[in-house]
Amino acid sequence: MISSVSKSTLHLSSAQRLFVGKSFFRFLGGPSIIQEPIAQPINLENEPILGYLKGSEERVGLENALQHRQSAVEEIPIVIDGKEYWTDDVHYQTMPSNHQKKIAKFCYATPELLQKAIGVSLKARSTWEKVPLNKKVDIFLKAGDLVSTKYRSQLNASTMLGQGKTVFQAEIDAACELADFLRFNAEFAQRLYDYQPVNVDPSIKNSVRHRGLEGFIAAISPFNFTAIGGNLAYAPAIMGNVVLWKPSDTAMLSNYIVFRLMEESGIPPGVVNFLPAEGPTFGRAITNSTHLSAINFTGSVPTFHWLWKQVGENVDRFRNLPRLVGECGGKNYHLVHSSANVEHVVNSTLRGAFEYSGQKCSATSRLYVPSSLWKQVKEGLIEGMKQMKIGPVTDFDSFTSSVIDTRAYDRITSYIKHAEQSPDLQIIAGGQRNKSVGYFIHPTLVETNNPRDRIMVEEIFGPVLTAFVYDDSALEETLDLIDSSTSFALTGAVFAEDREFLVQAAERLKMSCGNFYINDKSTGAVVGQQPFGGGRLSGTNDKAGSPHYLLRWTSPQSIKQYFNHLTQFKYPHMEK
Ligand SMILES: NC(=O)c1ccc[n+]([C@@H]2O[C@H](COP(=O)([O-])OP(=O)(O)OC[C@H]3O[C@@H](n4cnc5c(N)ncnc54)[C@H](O)[C@@H]3O)[C@@H](O)[C@H]2O)c1
Ligand SMILES: N[C@@H](CCC=O)C(=O)O
Repeated sequence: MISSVSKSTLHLSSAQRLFVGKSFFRFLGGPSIIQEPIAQPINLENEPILGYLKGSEERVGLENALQHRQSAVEEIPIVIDGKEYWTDDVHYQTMPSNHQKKIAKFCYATPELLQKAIGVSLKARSTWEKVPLNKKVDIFLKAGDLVSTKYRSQLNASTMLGQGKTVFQAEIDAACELADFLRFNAEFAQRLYDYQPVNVDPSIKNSVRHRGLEGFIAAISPFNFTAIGGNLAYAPAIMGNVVLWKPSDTAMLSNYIVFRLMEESGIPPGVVNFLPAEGPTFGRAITNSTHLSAINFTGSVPTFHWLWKQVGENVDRFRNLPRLVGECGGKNYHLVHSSANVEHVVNSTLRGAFEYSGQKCSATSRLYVPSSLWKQVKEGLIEGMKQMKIGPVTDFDSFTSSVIDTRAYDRITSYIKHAEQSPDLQIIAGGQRNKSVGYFIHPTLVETNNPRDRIMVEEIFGPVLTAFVYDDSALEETLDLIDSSTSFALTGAVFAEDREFLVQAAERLKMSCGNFYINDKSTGAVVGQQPFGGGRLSGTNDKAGSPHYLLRWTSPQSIKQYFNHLTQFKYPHMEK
């Protein structure tokens, strides 16, 4: 204490010293009124990826869960304030690899139920906001452990069957990334308090506390990552917010398991409400409410633009200006330099473009190869694609499976048809598709001589990779092309052994993506290691998986506590 007084005295300005010297203050001192949270040490490690080798404990557990989930249709209610509701607007989640097979039954919330959820969440807010951070941290750490133990097989099985992920893809998402989000967010929330404002004088105690936003947050999640659903709904909750969570119809079962698991971990009723709903009905309900404090969205650009416009139209009615956080699509690239290791390029590109059938926002979709390497790269890709098994997710040898639904199937095949018909495009491998049983589209490699064809510009969100072969001497133009030919800026990768080129590319491609990879594929960001998000049309780049993300869910309050009494109002230079 003494040392802090003398230290701060050293920093007094001359005016402040004058005040102190002439005793205009009567020093009172005293403890701080605002209690700072008590941080607990968290041993932060990413959840290990399990191997699922034949006969392993995790494989047996997962096989049982897969069997169980295929033999029953889970009935999923709307949950508001811990109470279950059903409506007549009934829907089913089916398996993308066998679309006649139902795995879950759910119903859409009506506008009245959505109103009820808003009212309930606002009531829950007043108590949840007061729960000390260390209690919230306990809940999140318990949840992380439930994900990695008791519910691991259930989460993986529901993500595999419902969202069409192979075992490895389900494991890195529904088990590892979800557990990581929960545990890392607990630590990040504590670390926000590491920053406290300076105290220049013992008569003043300055501090900042993190309050939840006033009102409710709407979390709207996509189908393709179970972990993203969990993060969109629960990252705001750890900061003291209440949430209306609208899951995607095609990720219903896995998202419901997340919701129930969070309840079991100790999230009180009403803090997060589980609201399957028709998109625009939900969108209108939240944007018509005075109490909307933020939208936490991940999904396509058109949906985010629609929500943004709705907020704009209603801007006069909000009590607080809603924060709009949206992570959207990508048109991600691999740029290969003539010095690159070809085998590494080929294997990285096969994974980046075709794992999970290209249904990652980060999927490699544009490939730029110098003419000197094209023959080798092309042959490597074709050979790899021949070896890829495309089948049901229950076959552990499948490299990838079907795409999510008929809408996705039609959109993706429209690009393949375009490639079949355009004189500028040539299908080098793949292109086969069939939706009679499941929505199967084979990984497809296209070559183009027009780097600005729409296949190189628009998000396809499917297993279609287009390559443009550039002249080795046209490196400068190629760098410009990559940066300027699409409106997206999510992820991108450069492959080279030439360090000088890498330095040049890192500078020239600085704004072309939010996640930049050097000699690694464009997919596979890990929580806490590569905070995720992009710019331009790809989103608001709030970097999920980092402490920055949590700043979007707090309304910080600055507090100045003054320990003295003024004994007069005049300034020192005034004589009387
Ligand atoms: N940048 C990222 O971090 C990231 C991560 C995952 C997915 N994505 C993107 O998500 C997209 C794929 O996901 P999707 O097909 O589920 O996206 P989508 O936009 O179709 O749907 C996203 C969510 O919005 C809901 N929705 C649709 N219309 C709505 C409306 N009018 N009002 C409110 N909600 C509405 C949907 O029901 C769903 O829950 C791709 O574009 C992909 O790139 C981005
Ligand atoms: N974070 C994931 C992508 C999420 C979008 O779908 C990755 O980096 O591959």
